[in-house]
Amino acid sequence: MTSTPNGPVRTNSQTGSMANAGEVLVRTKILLLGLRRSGKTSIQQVLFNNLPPKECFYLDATMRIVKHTYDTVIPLEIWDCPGNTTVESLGAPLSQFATLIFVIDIRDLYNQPISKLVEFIMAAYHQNPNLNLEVFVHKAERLHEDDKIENFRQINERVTDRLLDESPEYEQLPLNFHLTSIHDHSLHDAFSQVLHKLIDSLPYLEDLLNVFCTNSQSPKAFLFDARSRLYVATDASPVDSATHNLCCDNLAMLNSFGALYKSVSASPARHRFPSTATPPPSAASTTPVTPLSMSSNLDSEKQSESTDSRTPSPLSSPPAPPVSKPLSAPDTNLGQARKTPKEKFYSSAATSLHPATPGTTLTYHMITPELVLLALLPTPVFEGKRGLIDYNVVFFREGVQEICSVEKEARMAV
Ligand SMILES: Nc1nc2c(ncn2[C@@H]2O[C@H](COP(=O)(O)OP(=O)(O)OP(=O)(O)O)[C@@H](O)[C@H]2O)c(=O)[nH]1
Repeated sequence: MTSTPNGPVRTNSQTGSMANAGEVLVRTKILLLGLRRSGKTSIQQVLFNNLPPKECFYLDATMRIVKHTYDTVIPLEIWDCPGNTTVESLGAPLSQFATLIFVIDIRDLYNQPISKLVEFIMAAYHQNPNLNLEVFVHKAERLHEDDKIENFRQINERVTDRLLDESPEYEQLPLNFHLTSIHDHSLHDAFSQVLHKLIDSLPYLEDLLNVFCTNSQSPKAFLFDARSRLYVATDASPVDSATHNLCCDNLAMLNSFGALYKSVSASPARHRFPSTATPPPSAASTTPVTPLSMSSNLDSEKQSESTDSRTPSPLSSPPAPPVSKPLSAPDTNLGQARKTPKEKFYSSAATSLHPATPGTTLTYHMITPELVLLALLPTPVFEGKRGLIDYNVVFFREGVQEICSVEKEARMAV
């Protein structure tokens, strides 16, 4: 798929499903393949249906192709295929797909799965050279570290050798291997990387995160899809797995217990301000984002009305949140989108990670109903410059919302 200043252009790898009456939402398709019991359905269910990993044990065998839809920054359609699916029995040309994920059980005998994978890679080479080819070497947690690395290396080597045996032209195909397991964070990390290749607006989201980090003194920030806990973008600093895992766990905790931490200000009576009045000066200060507190909740009716004339155009240049004014005079009324009575309220939370001075705080801000911003902040910055942080979140939110609406618009066909 290519991008234009007006957003993504549809290609073969996307097909439509009915959205509103007369409208078709164009979805990006992902093909999930692998032998029987390799773990395909478990991957789909754990990521997109919140199934606890332990319950995957009871999943039925997949007898026919099941198409799952999922909406995040881009709308996805994931095809969970039975173990005996072949290029011929797939029932759709590979040109329809953006990504092929092939799942191999790390403890299986490799001959059969590798033959099948090679068969699909060769077909993809002819039908859709742009197809992203991803191999999940799955159930990795079952092996000790050394065996895990050795088996991973062997699979990688054998696939490459088999492809070279078929024809040297297959050497140039970019194959990506990931070690995954539903029982740790490796699956989320791997699938996030798969997702990044499908998001055309990724550079704009990354720019917004870079600007947020610079202006908020944040060493690391992620834009997560809240439900699946896949990160759709992060800033330019490298991702270290400890920080990623911490953010994933924090998000899981907030997803599970968030509703328990509603503050007083979440009561419906305090959701709206009189139509002509500005928010009362105390409005923001009544919703302190204290460790493990949730401030405000979601007013879904107002969701679509949250952008205003100040909305920057993120597709041309990312917004640059002003720094000097909030730094010198934090204005807490700017935070949490309390600008006009039309706007909705957004959840936010913060967790102190290690209380020793200077300490680090992990903040959570809802950006759209699907997306949340998780950012690490030095605790003195979080405590001393709340106005600045809130102000920067507002600009970040507006940028992301505009990108999402452009994506959505581009994918709607009448
Ligand atoms: N240890 C371990 N077991 C897993 C993992 N992922 C899946 N499993 C188990 O593997 C078994 C098969 O999982 P499924 O998701 O049904 O596999 P599938 O590929 O969809 O199988 P078919 O529907 O028959 O094609 C289940 O018992 C899962 O609990 C993993 O990461 N680690």
